[in-house]
Amino acid sequence: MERKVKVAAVSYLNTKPLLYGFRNHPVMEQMELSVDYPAKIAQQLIDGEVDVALVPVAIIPKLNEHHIIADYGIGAEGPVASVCLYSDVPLNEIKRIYLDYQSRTSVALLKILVKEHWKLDVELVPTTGDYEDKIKGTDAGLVIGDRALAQRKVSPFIFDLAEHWMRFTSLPFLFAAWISNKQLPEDFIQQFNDATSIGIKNIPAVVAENPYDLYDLTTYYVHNLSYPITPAKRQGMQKFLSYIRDLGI
Ligand SMILES: C=C(O[C@@H]1C=C(C(=O)O)C=C[C@H]1O)C(=O)O
Repeated sequence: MERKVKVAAVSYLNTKPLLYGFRNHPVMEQMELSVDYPAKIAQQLIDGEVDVALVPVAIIPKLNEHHIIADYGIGAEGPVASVCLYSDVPLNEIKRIYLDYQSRTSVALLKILVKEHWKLDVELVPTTGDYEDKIKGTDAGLVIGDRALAQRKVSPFIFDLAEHWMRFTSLPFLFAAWISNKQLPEDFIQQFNDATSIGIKNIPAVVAENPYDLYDLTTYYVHNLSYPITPAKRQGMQKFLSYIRDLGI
């Protein structure tokens, strides 16, 4: 490509390992990088404002063309810790659930679990800005990312969506992947994949440069999140996308 490839990434702690290797990497000469929350960068990729983004996989059906260009994304093979339903009361006492405006995948995942797995009769309420202070009594909230790690200190009941997806389907889950909305040159893709893999192989270095008090980041990066896009995660993603289709989400 003549111009630089526009790349957008998630601005949360979960993405630090995927971005670590871009600093000083030769691929940076061919691209420019911006960060924002997942729903925002999803819209940028749909609107063609960027060429590649670490987007929620739930928006794949909204893209005319999509290519997963890297072997790493944001996934989990058990509890993910940062995508949870937070509540003051047990699951069957919840009356209303506030949905995170920053999310696309987790909102769809919550809808699937509510309907097919937990079989709850609840009101689902979209949000547009801060809503965490509304999580009280029988009003629960889905929260993702760094705000979800903080909410772990607040809410007595925490239902981890990746853990419940695994109980429901016996498959791991893929939240987000590096997806392009057009064909990109093979040499760019190879260099990009190399850059995004470096932090995954150097987690102690990533942790060292991101001091954080509310949750142990080594646990988060090593035991909660799972970055390689394995065949089982692709299978989980296909199952997830088929629920989205069948339920009309
Ligand atoms: C594990 C997470 O995965 C994410 C959840 C996303 C979503 O719900 O759309 C998108 C990207 C990831 O940031 C998280 O945000 O905590």
